[in-house]
Amino acid sequence: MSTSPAPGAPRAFGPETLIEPLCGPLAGEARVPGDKSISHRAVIFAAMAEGTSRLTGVLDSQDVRSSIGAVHALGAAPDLAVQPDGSLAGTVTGWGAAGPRQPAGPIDCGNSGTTARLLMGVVAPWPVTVELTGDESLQRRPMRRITAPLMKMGARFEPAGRETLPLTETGSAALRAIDYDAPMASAQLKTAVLLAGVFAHGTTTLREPAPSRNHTELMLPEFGVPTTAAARLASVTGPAAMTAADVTVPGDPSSAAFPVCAALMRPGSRLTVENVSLAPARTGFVRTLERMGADIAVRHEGQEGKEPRGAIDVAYTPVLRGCEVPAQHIASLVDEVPVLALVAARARGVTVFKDVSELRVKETDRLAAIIEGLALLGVEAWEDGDDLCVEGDPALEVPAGLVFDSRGDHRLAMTWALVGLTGQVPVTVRDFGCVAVSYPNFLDDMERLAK
Ligand SMILES: O=C(O)C1=C[C@@H](OP(=O)(O)O)[C@@H](O)[C@H](O)C1
Ligand SMILES: C=C(OP(=O)(O)O)C(=O)O
Repeated sequence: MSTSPAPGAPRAFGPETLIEPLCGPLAGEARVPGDKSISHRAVIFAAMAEGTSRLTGVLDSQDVRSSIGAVHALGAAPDLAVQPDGSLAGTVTGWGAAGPRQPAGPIDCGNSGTTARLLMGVVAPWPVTVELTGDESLQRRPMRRITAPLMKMGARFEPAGRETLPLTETGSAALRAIDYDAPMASAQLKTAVLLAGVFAHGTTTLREPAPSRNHTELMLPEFGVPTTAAARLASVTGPAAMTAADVTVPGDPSSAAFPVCAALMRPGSRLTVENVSLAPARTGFVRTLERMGADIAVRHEGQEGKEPRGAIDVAYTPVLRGCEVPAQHIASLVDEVPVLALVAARARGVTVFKDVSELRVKETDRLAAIIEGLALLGVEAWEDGDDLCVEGDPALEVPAGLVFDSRGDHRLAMTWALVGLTGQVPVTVRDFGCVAVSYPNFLDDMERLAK
């Protein structure tokens, strides 16, 4: 693989990191790194395609490097280099009609659920046997949601009955198309089934209980695969040929949520986050903050491929009010629930996130972790069935000397860091280095925005 070795030399962090208050309010223009979901798809779709794709703005993070390493092991030729702005750009030459090669050993997906689950769909239509594994966190995450539909299509997984990684998948050149009702709104599940469906015989259709992110439906046609997409339905007809495409990745709204929420909480702040994906299936956090009374607005500025792109303007808002986030909207903000819960902790009244059961099976049990972290702050938060309730306190004072445990989860590490960055006293975050999974330069970027 010709991918430049180290991500733009991000800061190294020890077991405990002291996060000091920012030296002033957040102001000016911010840029966040490339979207993680779109980066994974760009790399993986390019690897599946015939010919050489050109990719720019790709996120350079541990998770995306897991996808790059995986497609290389499967026979694609990625040639991506770190750019002056810290992104990855270059080419990926795919295996195309020849299919992936038999890898020499197990493929380690690291901490990345998206890598592992999308790869299962990639491998399914080809006569190869691939062992997929990951770090301790990924080995705890449920995989049956992916293996069940792929087995219906004709792929095999061993050991039989095992629901977690490591798993060995054997694909089938005679994959069957399926019509599938997904039990949960998951773009990883939807994408795995659609990617298998590209090479299955017939029309593969997936229905979901609520709309999940639709980057796959938007990007597959760019790679020459006609895709039907509606609010809760997507389908592809195979076998289809995938051909190389050029992809420019816009900024990641899930990373943007951190400076946005920091600006809301830090008095005097006024900030614009430029060039982020404004896909409606990703910007549920903006709509939720609007409903809480936040001074926030989005500006649409065009498209990157089929992805809507633009800016988010936000200013410090002294009084926020709690709200109810309906279950149907959770998929559109699923990775932002931790940081939204922190904002809710300062709002007047109770905020209820309906049916957030999916949070229990992310990098850690984020539901339990949010409640544990808010309790340190003296904020009452509790589970009510699968709902998360947070009783806000607009007069919240952060006690000195708090130590938050990230549990090795990048979204939690950044959420608890905001307590220190936007407050009056430092906080300690354990295992802060896991931010490298999605946003390696998070702390430097936040410090740069403080004026
Ligand atoms: O498809 C994707 O790129 C992702 C989908 C979501 O997971 P689920 O599909 O499990 O909801 C999200 O939490 C994850 O960060 C990325
Ligand atoms: C859940 C996440 O990613 P993944 O499922 O790819 O590990 C995330 O980035 O918050």
